[in-house]
Amino acid sequence: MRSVSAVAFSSSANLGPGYDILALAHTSFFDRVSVREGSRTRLFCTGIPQEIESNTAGRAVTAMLRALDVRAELEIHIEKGIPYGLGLGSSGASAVGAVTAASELLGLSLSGEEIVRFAMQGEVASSGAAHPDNVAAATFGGAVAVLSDGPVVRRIPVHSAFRFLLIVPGQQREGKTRLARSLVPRAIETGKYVRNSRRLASLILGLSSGDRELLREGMNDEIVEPSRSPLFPFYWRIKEEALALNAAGVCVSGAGPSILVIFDERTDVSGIERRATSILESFGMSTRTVRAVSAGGAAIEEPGIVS
Ligand SMILES: Nc1ncnc2c1ncn2[C@@H]1O[C@H](COP(=O)(O)OP(=O)(O)O)[C@@H](O)[C@H]1O
Ligand SMILES: N[C@@H](CCOP(=O)(O)O)C(=O)O
Repeated sequence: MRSVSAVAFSSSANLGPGYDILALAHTSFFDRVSVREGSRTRLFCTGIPQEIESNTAGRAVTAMLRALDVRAELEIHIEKGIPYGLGLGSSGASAVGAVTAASELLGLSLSGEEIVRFAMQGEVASSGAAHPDNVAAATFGGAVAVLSDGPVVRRIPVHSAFRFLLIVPGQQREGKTRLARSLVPRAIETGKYVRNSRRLASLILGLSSGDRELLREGMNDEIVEPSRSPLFPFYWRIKEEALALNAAGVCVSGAGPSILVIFDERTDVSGIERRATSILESFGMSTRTVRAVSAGGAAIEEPGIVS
């Protein structure tokens, strides 16, 4: 029986002011999802929900089958390489891997934007909202902007000077993205809107041109990150110290608690790793730090034959 596997990488959404718009796929971690036809649709995975509708991969694939009126029963095997509940786009990556593999298995030839359209439905299982940013990055690779609900997705070139450091605290909280989204203000002052929009422009220009001053200014957000501060009280201190050690930019990774640091050759990366570890220790948390580069989009692995 034919089995198709796809890999999809971790990602950091928002990048500061780009809530539900921007995300960046990185090589820190990846999921592998294998799909084959079976007698009924079911999931094989550990640590995450196995019910189809409660799992982002199951939900995304059933949304795809329903929308395209495809009658197929699929067995979906998820190998979780991306730790979940940490702001690393883990829920989105499984959904993208599953839709990518199912599309290949069934010969559907979905475009990247179609994969995003179905994979984002999976996010309802993890956070209650079909936010498109992580799944867009995991599908297309690199940095992306989601430009409309269609969805319309475009890649943002990332200058070769930049690398990424993920600071991952040992703090997993069930349902954290759902909770974090409930803290986002429903209305904002015009002044904040203008300042955040300017930063968004700075960020995109800085990321693509290699202008670290634009990037540094652009990775600040005075709307979403502050509203979520109680969930990651260590963030502001780590950000301040990382910038003092010449990080090119620092932001919360997705809905946190992980932190994304963008660095270049002027940055004292080892110093940042040491300081972050010691700050998190003072909050009673262990830390993992991972250095990464921009990742490619979801990809099919060589098709395998399984009995
Ligand atoms: N395929 C999946 N991969 C990861 N988490 C999943 C998956 N399906 C459902 N979940 C649930 O989603 C939640 C993690 O998603 P979320 O809080 O958005 O964090 P993140 O996507 O940053 O890892 C957990 O409650 C987890 O059980
Ligand atoms: N834009 C979303 C991104 C959530 O990312 P995750 O990796 O934390 O699931 C948000 O900020 O809610």
